[in-house]
Formats: sequence, C-alpha cells, structure tokens
Amino acid sequence: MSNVSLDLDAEEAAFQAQVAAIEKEWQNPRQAHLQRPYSAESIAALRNTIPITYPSSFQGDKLWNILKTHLANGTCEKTFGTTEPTVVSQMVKHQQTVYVSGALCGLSEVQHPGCDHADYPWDTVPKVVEKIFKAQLFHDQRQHQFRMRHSKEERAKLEKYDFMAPIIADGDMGFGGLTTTVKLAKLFVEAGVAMIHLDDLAIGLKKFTVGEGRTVVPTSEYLSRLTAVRMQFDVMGTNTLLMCRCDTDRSQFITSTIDPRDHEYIIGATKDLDPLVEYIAQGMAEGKPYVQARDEWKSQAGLMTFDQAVKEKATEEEYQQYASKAIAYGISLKEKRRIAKELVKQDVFFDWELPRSKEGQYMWKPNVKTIVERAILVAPLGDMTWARMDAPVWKDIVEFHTEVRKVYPDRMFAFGFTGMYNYEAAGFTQEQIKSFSDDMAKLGIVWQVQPIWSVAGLNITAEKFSKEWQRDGIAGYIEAISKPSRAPPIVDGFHKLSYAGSYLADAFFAVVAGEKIVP
Ligand SMILES: C[C@](O)(C(=O)O)[C@H](CC(=O)O)C(=O)O
Repeated sequence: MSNVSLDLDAEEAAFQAQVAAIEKEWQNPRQAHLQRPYSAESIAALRNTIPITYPSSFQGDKLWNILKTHLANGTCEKTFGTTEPTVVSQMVKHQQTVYVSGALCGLSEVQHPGCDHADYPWDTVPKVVEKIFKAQLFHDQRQHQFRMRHSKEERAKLEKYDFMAPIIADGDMGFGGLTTTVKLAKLFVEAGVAMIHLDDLAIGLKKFTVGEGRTVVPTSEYLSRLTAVRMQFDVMGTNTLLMCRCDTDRSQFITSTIDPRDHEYIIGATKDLDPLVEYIAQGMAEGKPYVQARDEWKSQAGLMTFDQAVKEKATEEEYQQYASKAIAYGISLKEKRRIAKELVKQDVFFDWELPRSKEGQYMWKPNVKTIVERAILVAPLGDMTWARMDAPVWKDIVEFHTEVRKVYPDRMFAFGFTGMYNYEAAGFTQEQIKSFSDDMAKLGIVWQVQPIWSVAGLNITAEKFSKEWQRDGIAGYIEAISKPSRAPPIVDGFHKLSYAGSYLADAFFAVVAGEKIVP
C-alpha cells in the first residue's frame, strides 16, 4: 500500500546519494578529528527524506573558528552562565560565547526550583537555549534594521555588536536512557545551540549535604551516551559541537562494576564486616545520625582498591611482579585476583559489595588517571574535552591536560570555575589567581566558564537596588538607574528606542503600508 508512486530505483538512488553525501561530510577537515562506530548507510537510513538545515550547525562552525583561533594564539574565551536574554544582550559586548547552565536553569527556570541535582525536566535547558537564541535573533534583526535606516556614511558612527554569540549548553548526563539522550540532542539542535556538554554522571544520585556528591556511570555507558549524541547530530547533518565532560575525578561512587576498565578504581572493604547498609540501619535504629554511622563503618572497613589491598599483603618483590601484570588499562578484578593468587603468598581479602550504598552504588576512588583514560577513550566522538574539578589543584590540571595532549596534541579543552572554588585556601597567590586563565589557556583550555554568575552576581545587584528603592523611592530609582542609564554612553533599556525594538515595529508598519525603510 502506498500513497506515493513507488519508484524503487529513485528511492535507492536517493539513498545512495545520501550515503555519498554523508561520507563526504565526514571527510571534511572540519570533522577530521571525529571517528564513528557506525556507517554512513546507517545514518542515511535514519535521516528524513526532505532536506532540513539548522542554524545550530552555522553556530557550531562559528564556535569552532572562535575556539580554534584561541588555540592557535594560546588565548581563551572567558564566559559565564545566564538564563536571561537581557543579560545576554549585554554580555555579547565582551564575551564571544554564552553559557546556559543546568544549575541556573534548575534554580530559576522551573516550577520547582532547587539545588543542582539535575532533577529538572529533561527539556528545561533546551527551552532556555531556544528562548535565548530567539532573543539573539531579535537583537540581531533590530540592530540590522536600525543600521539600514541610515546611509553608509552615517552607519560608521553607529554601534554594531555581534549578538549571535554561540550558545554552549549543559546537557548534563543526557537525562536517562539513550532515547532520552537522542531527543535531548535533537531539541538542543532545534533550539539553536552551538555546543552541548555531556558528562558521565549518573541520573538522580547527587547528594551534597551529606558529602556524597557525585556518582559516575561505567565507561561503557559514558561511551554509549556520547555516541548517541554524535549519531543524532549526524542524523540531523549538523556541525553542532559535542563536548565530552568527565566527572570521574571528583566522584565518590559508580553505579556498576560491569566494565573492567573501571575496576582499578572501585573501592572494596578489606575487613570482613557486615555490609555498610546493615550497619547504618542498625546504627540509626539505635539513634545514631546517618553520617556518624556511615563514617564509623568506613573507618573500620579498611577501604581501598584491589591493587592497594594487594600492596598491603604482598612483599615488595611480589607487588612489583603483580603490578607489572595486573595494573594496566582494562584488567578485570577477576584477572587481578588470579594474578594475585599466583604471585602473592598471603590471602587478599577484598569485597566491593560490602561498601555498597543504599541505592546500590559502589565506592569509587576519584583520581586524575581515570579522567585521563576516559577523556582519551571518548575523544574521537567529541570536539572538546572538559575535566570537571571542584578544587583548583594546579598539579592535577597540568597532569590531565598534558596527558591528553600527548595523545591528542590539538585537543581543545574547557574549564569550569565551579561553585565553591576557594583559591586562597588552596594556597594560590594573588599573582597566580590573576594569571590563572592565561596559564590554563597555554594548556589548550580555550573555553573557560564561570557557570553560576547569575546567582550571586544578580543577587548583589538586586539586593543593592531593592535597598535603595525601599529607602528613597522614585528618587532612588532616578539616581541609581534612570540618570546613569541616560547619560552617555547610554545604557540599553526601554528609553533607548533602538534597543527596545521600536524602530523595528515602525518598519513593519511602514513596509506593510508600502513605504520605504532604507535611505
Ligand atoms: C557547570 C554546571 O554543570 C552547571 O550546571 O552550571 C555545574 C556548576 C557548579 O556546580 O558550579 C557543575 O560544574 O556541575
């Protein structure tokens, strides 16, 4: 049955042409760094039958050029997070890119705000990107129309900003299974994003107040997620960028032991105690707080990785032999146990089931080596890499980027000056803090973001004005806002007719009335 004429030859020819076009796209120097585990045929079979193009692709190319230029110059783009289009209309005067942070969206763009547990609806951030992108188009259009009202000579004196700063957005962990990740990627592209970042965190498992912040997923799941996004970008035929963020360096748990590539870092008990969950349940029944019961158990359990457990029991010589065979990428616990049995005289007790959390997570040893491994493994799927670090440990920053650059010398990196960074406490001098961004740029960290400026940053401004308004009423508004914004250089606001879009509205009336709108 068919409602169109069934020309099988034409259908086959169109499919083969599509396959050839995709293969050509993939050979483009712009995509040379990418490797896919799937074929052009598979992508062609997943495409629509009508051509569709997305501004996201254009913005992706624009971002690529901006960042590549920084890489070549050893400089970087410094931006910050916002969800507010008016803020974007100002930041483009100094920033080349805009960041839409999940944490900010979760706090101010949803019906039920809250801490950054990435527990907001999966389409929250794409919707904010769409809002911002459309606002950028508005500012771009009204500026262009305003300029075109003037002669070429007059335009030399008018301001001109690039409002279409590429948007980088937080894709978090993809929000569930692969089909959700695919839909998320699709929505981001449709919204006009230039790049999204996707991480290796588990959904729904952040707990900050009790110090059990983050949980990662196995390497295999991380790979699948990123592949799903790359596949969706390919299906849509866009040059939208994908940033592979990795949180392994500062996470406390992993959801599963299924992937041997993670076994080196999974922590077990080396004392044969009752399981942690049972100890906590009993302790709490006796009136102990959760954290106290947990920490008591942890202090008795001899928590360490299997390799460390072997080191405790082996002689120096035995351990050296063991390490040479058993400590390498991807060696499973089963294999490690076999090697230990063969080489170490003493029995090594190690049980990674005992410390499992109530939710079933396994304990994880955060460290730089694992982010290096994950970053290198997934690099061919993405355009950039971000090792999320809570603490400004310069040694770790240098180690991570140097190691990845040994394999991918042209890799571009991102860095987030996330939440609680305390440079003084970490021993940084004022000079080091000042040159921090420039020093990182030399490591290839071309995109640097202060993601959550909009919380404390806007709060400071709002609190200051609210006090003045309460104290001085309209006199306060006139002095604090109205007068300074009208004095040259005039601040953007409703009083500036071009900014507010008044000339644009007039132009609509004029064109409809058949009048001329250019000189
Ligand atoms: C970048 C981030 O994902 C965000 O949502 O803005 C957060 C920010 C933060 O915790 O300060 C993150 O780094 O996880």
